[in-house]
Amino acid sequence: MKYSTIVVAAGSGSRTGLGYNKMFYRLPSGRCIIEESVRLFLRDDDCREVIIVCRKEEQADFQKLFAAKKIRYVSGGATRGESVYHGLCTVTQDHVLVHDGARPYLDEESLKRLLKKTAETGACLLAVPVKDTIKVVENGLVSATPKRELLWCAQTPQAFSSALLKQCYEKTMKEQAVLSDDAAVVEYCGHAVHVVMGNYENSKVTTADDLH
Ligand SMILES: Nc1ccn([C@@H]2O[C@H](COP(=O)(O)OP(=O)(O)OP(=O)(O)O)[C@@H](O)[C@H]2O)c(=O)n1
Ligand SMILES: C[C@](O)(CO)[C@H](O)COP(=O)(O)O
Repeated sequence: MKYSTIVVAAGSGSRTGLGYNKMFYRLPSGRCIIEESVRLFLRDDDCREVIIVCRKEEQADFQKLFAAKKIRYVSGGATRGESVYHGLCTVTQDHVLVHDGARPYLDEESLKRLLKKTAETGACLLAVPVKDTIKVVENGLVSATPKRELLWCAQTPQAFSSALLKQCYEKTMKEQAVLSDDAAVVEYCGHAVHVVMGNYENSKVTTADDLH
């Protein structure tokens, strides 16, 4: 299956406290977070294009990191969802993967499982089962303890038929629905989204703790 990948990198990384976009943070490998996050997509010939969605003023800094011809740059929006949509408006392939630039530790086996399921279903995401007991808390009081067996942590990449994801984004934007991932956009529109086992190491770099 040929596909496009959108890598969203237009945030500011404010919760890391770095004072600059965490995409440029250097990992022990000596490479920046964004370089690691796009690594598998650059290697996979079925990935026909990597669309890095970034802030206009940072585009030149991203360009300094990459020589690959299949990378294109698109300007980001005010929210993650807007940034994804900007990328979606430019995809050339029938299937699209959306990946957080802030997830540098995606592994090849998870990606292979995701691609297989995408070809079969047209809508799926990587996720891992929750390990802790989760409490719903309202005004400092526990209002529910959901069955842990039903709870999974959503990761990226999340993969879809490109036309389906674009159409769902257009509906949710029109209805001003606030949704935190791409799967939720498709779920909101009443479509089935399949879950593929991810890897606990594919976590998102969000706060200063995650940098270590
Ligand atoms: N307007 C935005 C906001 C976020 N993102 C991207 O979405 C991913 C997940 O977002 P998050 O981890 O929250 O990153 P930031 O928004 O950069 O972090 P913070 O909220 O701490 O500022 C990141 O790769 C980020 O660059 C984006 O492309 N456009
Ligand atoms: C898409 C995501 O990474 C799935 O876990 C997550 O929802 C992004 O959330 P953020 O608040 O934009 O970091």
